[in-house]
Amino acid sequence: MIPAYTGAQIRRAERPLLEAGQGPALMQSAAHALANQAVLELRDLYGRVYGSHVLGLIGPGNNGGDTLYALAALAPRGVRISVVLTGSTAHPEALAAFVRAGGRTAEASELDDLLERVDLLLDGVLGLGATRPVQLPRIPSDLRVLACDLPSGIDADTGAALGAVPGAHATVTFGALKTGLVVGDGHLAAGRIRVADIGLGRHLPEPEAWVLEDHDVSKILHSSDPGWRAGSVHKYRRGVLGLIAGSEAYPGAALLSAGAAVAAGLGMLRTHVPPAIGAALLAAAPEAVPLSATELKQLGVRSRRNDKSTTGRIGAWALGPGLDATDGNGALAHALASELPAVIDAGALSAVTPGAGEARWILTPHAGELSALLARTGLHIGAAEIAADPLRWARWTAVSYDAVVLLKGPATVCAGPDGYTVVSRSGGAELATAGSGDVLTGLLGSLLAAAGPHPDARTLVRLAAAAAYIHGRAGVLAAAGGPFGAATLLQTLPVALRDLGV
Ligand SMILES: NC(=O)C1=CN([C@@H]2O[C@H](COP(=O)(O)OP(=O)(O)OC[C@H]3O[C@@H](n4cnc5c(N)ncnc54)[C@H](O)[C@@H]3O)[C@@H](O)[C@H]2O)[C@@H](O)CC1
Repeated sequence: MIPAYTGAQIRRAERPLLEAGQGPALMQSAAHALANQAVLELRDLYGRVYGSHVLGLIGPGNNGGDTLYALAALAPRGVRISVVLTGSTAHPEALAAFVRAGGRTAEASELDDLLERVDLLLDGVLGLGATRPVQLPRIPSDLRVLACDLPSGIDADTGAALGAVPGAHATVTFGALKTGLVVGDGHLAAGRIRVADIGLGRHLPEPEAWVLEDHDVSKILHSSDPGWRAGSVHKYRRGVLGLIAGSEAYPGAALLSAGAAVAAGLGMLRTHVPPAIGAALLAAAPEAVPLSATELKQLGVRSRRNDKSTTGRIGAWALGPGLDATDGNGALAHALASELPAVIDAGALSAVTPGAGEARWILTPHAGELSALLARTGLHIGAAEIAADPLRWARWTAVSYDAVVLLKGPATVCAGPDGYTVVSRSGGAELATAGSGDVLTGLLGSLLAAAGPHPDARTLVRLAAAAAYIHGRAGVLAAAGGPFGAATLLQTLPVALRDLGV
C-alpha cells in the first residue's frame, strides 16, 4: 500500500528543509522531475522530443516557478518553449531562467491559438496553494496535459475541485502522494500519477491514508484468511455467507449479490429472500441454500441468549441489496443482533443505529446514503459536500456508528472507527451502473465470510478496500467489451481475482 499525505502534512515536512535553505534545491528537483516526465510524454506521443513545442500555463506562485524551470530544462533538448502567464506576476527567478533559455512569453490573447498548435501543455497554474475557485481556459480535449504537482484547482487535502478543473493525462507530484490526488475529483483529474522524491522522506509524519496497489489484494486476502490458500479448500473454511436481500420491487439485486458471492469462490451461500423471488434466485445461483423459517427463528433465540454458535454455520452476513426496509419477518433484526461481521448495504442501512456497530459491521453507502446515515446522528451534510471531502465524512460516520465505512464514489474510501483509511482507485466511471453495488456487496460478503471468526476493524477496512479493488478491476475488464450491465461483472469477477493473484 502506498502512503498518502495531506497538503498540510507535506508543507510541514518541507519546513525543515526550507529553513535549512533548501528551497531552491527542492524546486530544482521538482522541475527536473517534471521535465523528465514531459520528455516521456513527448516520446510516447511522437517518438521524439527534438522539434516539439511545449506550452506552460503559469500561475503566480511556486507551482508556476517549478513549471518555468522545467520548461527551461527542456530547451537544450531542442524543444520550443512558450508560456502564458495567468496572473500579473510569476516567480521572478524562474521566469528569468525561462527567458535565458530562449522561452517566449505569449499574450493571453494568443492562448487559444497556441492551445491548438502545441504538442504538450504543462499545467503550472496552481498546486498546493489552491485555496479558492479558479478560472482556467478551456483546454482542447485532444491536447496532452501534464500537471505540475496537482491539476490546478484541486484541493490537495480533500480532492475537491475548486472550479472547472481541466483533467490531466499525467501528474508529477512532489515529495509524497497527496490525498487530494487519490479521492474525489482529484482522482478523476490527475491521470497517471508519478511521485517524485524530492527528499521529504524522513520529515513526513504518519500518513493520512493508504492507497491499494495490485499486489496488495492477494496479500490482504491471504493474511486475513487461511481459507483462501489453495491447500485448505473446504467449503466451511472458504466461508459461509448469509444473504438477506431482494424484494418484489428489486428482485435483481438479490440475484446479483448471490451471483457475486458465488463467483468470488464462497464456500456456501445461505439465503433469505422474499418467496416471490426464491425460484429466480436458485436459478441464478443454484449453489444457494435457503435459510428456513426455523433456522431464522433459532437465530433470533440464540442472539437473545447471547449464544455465539451461529445458525447454519454462517460466518458473516451480507444484508440489504434490494431489501424492503420494512423487514416484515424480522430477519434483518435477527441478523444484526447475531454478533457476526456483516456487510450492510442499501435497504439495510436504514436499520442500523449510531454507535451500534461494535466494529464488526461494514457499511457500504454512496454519498446520498451516507448523508442519510449522518442525518441520523443529527448532522445534516448533503451528498455534494460529502463528495467534496469523502475521507472526512467516511471517518466521521465510522466513528459515529462504531463501524467500518466503505464510501462509494469516484475512488472508494474505506475508513475504520480509529481513523485507519484505505483508498481503492482501481475502477472508473464504468461502475456507475445499476446493480454494480449489489455485486460489490456479494463479493465483500464472500471475503468477509472467509475471514475467520473475529476480524478486527483494521482487517475489515483492508477487506473492504480489497473488495472495492477487485470490483473496480472487474469493471475495467467488463468495459473492455463495450457498454455493459452489472450482470457482466459476474463473469469478469473471477478473471479479476485471477489477474490479481488471488
Ligand atoms: N515549498 C517548496 O519549497 C516547494 C514547493 N513546490 C511547489 O510549490 C507549490 C506551492 O507553491 P505556492 O505555495 O506558491 O502555491 P501555488 O503556486 O499553488 O499558488 C500560488 C498562489 O496562488 C494564489 N491563489 C490561490 N488560489 C487562486 C486562484 N483560484 N486564482 C488565482 N490565484 C490563486 C495563492 O495566493 C497562492 O499563494 C507546490 O504545489 C509545488 O509545485 C515544489 O517546488 C517543491 C518545493
